[in-house]
Amino acid sequence: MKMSDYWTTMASLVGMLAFCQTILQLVFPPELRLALIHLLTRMRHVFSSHTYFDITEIDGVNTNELYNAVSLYLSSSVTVNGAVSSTSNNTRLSLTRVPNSSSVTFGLSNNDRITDVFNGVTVLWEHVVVQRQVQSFSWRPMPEEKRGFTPQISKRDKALVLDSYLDHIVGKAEEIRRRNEERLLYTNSRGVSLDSRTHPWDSVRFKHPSTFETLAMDPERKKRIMEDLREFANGQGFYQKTGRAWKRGYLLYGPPGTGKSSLIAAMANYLGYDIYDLELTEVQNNSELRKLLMKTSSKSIIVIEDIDCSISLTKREKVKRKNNNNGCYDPDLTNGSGLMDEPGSSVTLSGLLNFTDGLWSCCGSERIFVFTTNHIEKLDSALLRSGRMDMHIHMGFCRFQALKILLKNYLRMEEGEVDGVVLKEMEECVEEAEITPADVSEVLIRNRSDAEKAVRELLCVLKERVVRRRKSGGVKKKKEEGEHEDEEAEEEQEKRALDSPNGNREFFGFEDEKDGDEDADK
Ligand SMILES: Nc1ncnc2c1ncn2[C@@H]1O[C@H](COP(=O)(O)OP(=O)(O)OP(=O)(O)O)[C@@H](O)[C@H]1O
Ligand SMILES: [Mg+2]
Repeated sequence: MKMSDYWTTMASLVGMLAFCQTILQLVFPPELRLALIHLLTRMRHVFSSHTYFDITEIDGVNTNELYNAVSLYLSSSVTVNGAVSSTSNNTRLSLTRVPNSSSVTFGLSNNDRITDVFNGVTVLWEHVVVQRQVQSFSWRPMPEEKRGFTPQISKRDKALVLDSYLDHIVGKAEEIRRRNEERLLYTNSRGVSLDSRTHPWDSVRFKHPSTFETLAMDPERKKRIMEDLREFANGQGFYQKTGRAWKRGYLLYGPPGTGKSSLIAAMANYLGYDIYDLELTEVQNNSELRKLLMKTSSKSIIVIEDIDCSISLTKREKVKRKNNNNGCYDPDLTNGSGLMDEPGSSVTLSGLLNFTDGLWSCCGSERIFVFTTNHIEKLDSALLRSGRMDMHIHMGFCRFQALKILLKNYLRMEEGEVDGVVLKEMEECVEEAEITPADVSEVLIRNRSDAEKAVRELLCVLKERVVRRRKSGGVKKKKEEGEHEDEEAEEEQEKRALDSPNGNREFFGFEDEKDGDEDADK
């Protein structure tokens, strides 16, 4: 007998056995049916060129985590319109939505099949559901049906399943679970007990609608931030190999209303991370800060907004200088990193950096720190020094690209739908108008029922601002000339500190060609 004939015969035999199995399910009483199905399944497996695994929903009396993971994983193979990544388009899908989940999950219906391809190997998954035999007694009520997944894989690829496919499934399922769960926003408040049993963070559901799509920002910069985040989230191996703590720091700076908080929300939504909004003024000292940070979970963004408003974190040099001038500078107040902690201050910069940067930074992994400020020039150079915050992102006034995104968001108007002349005028004056995306949004929201009017009004506002700025530019210039010399010297020094080559930040791609004050990425 030829080899091909042998396999054809085997395939027909396996097919026949499968057919008998189906008939049995319809005709015989449950107990007998189960025994026969069991026997036929065994025979089928012996003759088949495939190997089968049973992943049952309940393992003894415990829930089998692997079953849930497979269920979630397979649901990701199914697209929203019901098409399946496999060949079978008539696969029936079950739809579920679990508590605390923000999305619907697709799954395989009873006794349906789906194929999945992993590293070039095809795996056929069957969701097997049979009636459970009646049990006389059980400590735990069992479901009436016995459910399980049976992956079918070619015998020669068996090692693949055992080596890496199952790990891949568990990892993916974990990711899907996190994405489906609603984000949480944590915040700290004063006087909460920090003993080991209680949780010092209060949480609420986080449902901020901001996404990278809705964020008005230059698309290239947006893309680079998204890539950076993705690389970070997938970078466990890299961080391990290079001996770095798995964390990343972003400093967002720019005037109010330019989208710093919106960017943080977009980051959280993009990665599926929770947010810890750390209110530093509520933290009494460094040890309390340490305890709070130790109680944050991984896959989270720890945010300190308006970091310049916390007096002890800004401009140590000024204090140092003043102390020196008064002849009462105390060298003991400097810490190992060369920073000086203000006497009597509660949380100090060194305390904070110890956690973001020092030994404590490796407690917990996959964490992103985001600091925001409206006044980068007020920040202590220790915070800006290279190696501290990995990426400096300038959120500036609205530019033409960002303006177009806002028009699309608020008025549903694509570029081609706006009057060409008006759009050109907008392009010419938007930068000089120095308007924040928040102000643009305001005008558009006000007129959102009438898109034409909204665009016209926005153009008027832009033009008015340009005229006002030109006028006030002259007055301001005169006023500035009369300002005290000391202040100018101080500003100059601050600028030098930020730009010094051995210095405080390195520019990477994000620097703006026009005014040189865009983002810096380390
Ligand atoms: N870049 C942007 N893209 C989209 N919307 C924006 C952007 N910037 C501001 N907005 C709109 O303006 C509002 C205020 O923005 P947001 O709170 O993010 O600014 P901010 O920079 O954090 O301000 P602040 O410095 O006062 O905290 C947001 O609710 C959003 O609707
Ligand atoms: Mg903000």
